[in-house]
Amino acid sequence: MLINRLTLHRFRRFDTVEWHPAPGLNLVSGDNGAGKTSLLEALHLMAYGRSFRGRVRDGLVRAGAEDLEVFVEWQEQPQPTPARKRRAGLRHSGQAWKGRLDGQDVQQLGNLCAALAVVTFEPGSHALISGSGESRRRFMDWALFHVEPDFLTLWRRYSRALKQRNALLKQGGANATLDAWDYELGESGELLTLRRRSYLERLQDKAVPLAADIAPLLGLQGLAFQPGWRRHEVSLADALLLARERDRQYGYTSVGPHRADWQPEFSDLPGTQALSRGQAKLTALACLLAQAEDFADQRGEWPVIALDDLASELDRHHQQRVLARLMAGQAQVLITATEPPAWLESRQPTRFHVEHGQISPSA
Ligand SMILES: Nc1ncnc2c1ncn2[C@@H]1O[C@H](COP(=O)(O)OP(=O)(O)OP(=O)(O)O)[C@@H](O)[C@H]1O
Repeated sequence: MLINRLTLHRFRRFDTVEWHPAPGLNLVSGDNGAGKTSLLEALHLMAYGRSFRGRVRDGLVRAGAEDLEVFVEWQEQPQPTPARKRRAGLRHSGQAWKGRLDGQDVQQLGNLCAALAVVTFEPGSHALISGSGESRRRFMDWALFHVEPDFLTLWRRYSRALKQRNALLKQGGANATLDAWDYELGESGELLTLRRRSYLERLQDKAVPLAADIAPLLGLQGLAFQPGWRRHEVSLADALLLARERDRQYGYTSVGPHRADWQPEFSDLPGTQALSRGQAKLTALACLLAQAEDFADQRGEWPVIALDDLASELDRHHQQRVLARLMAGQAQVLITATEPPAWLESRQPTRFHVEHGQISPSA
């Protein structure tokens, strides 16, 4: 995917700003607080329906303004089919999000997010490894939403059944009614789990050599999938039945794919709790880049790769290895930096500078 235009209105410090990134490597420089991260944040918002820096009420809308708008135009280039132009718009006016895709209103923001694929690495990305399981589940599901067209339907089926079962547990519903939802949860949950497991196996085959390339001393050995119940012992339907009385007491479903997780494994470390912050970041980056490479294999085109403040996140050696890896692919890469490192010049990036609420090409 190739972003041709990003326009923001009343987003963070920007009143109106328009950016036309180039294919290949783009480098955005500017002083602290100039708005570099905000550009990547807006793109991430369009691609994920959420910011990586909090909610709307945390200041996405420009101070004094009523709403914000983000527009993106990009080109899909799936090989071997011809390229296709796409455009999306997102507006938040106080209460709710409104989205448009290719000139039509979208009913669910999920449809917008499924159209534009961006892989973002930013200062909070270590949470993928050291944070809660929710971000790791989202990570798996992001890939499946994008590469398997029927995954969204399956995911919605499971979520709906889970909601119904939780409501029944809270209301003290009859066993016969719970049986029906357990059946639905069991069936959709097993299917969901098969997809996640095979995705993680595929990802592991990419992430392990990729980590050895960009961070040889990390010793990443594998990605271990945890399905959310003792799958090697019982089916999901049986696990739900076994947990039913306890679930009634707590008022929620304690087993199933909504509790799934995965963990990276290392040759010389007992687990993720032993990782330094820098190592957690490198592991997250290896997983994210492996995800981008898998997307490229499956879809025949690369997602956009956005790296916020890479220079302050990684030491020079790791930055250089990451860049070498990225340049070997075909992705459009967007990097921000306060002081672009001198060695980056050899990669001949297209340069932009952010200042006074505007972005302009720079020499
Ligand atoms: N709701 C808002 N209204 C007005 N200005 C805002 C709002 N939210 C954030 N800002 C300002 O917008 C800018 C956002 O900066 P951003 O984090 O994108 O900058 P940056 O160039 O990445 O900075 P750094 O190099 O320090 O990370 C800051 O100057 C901040 O004070």
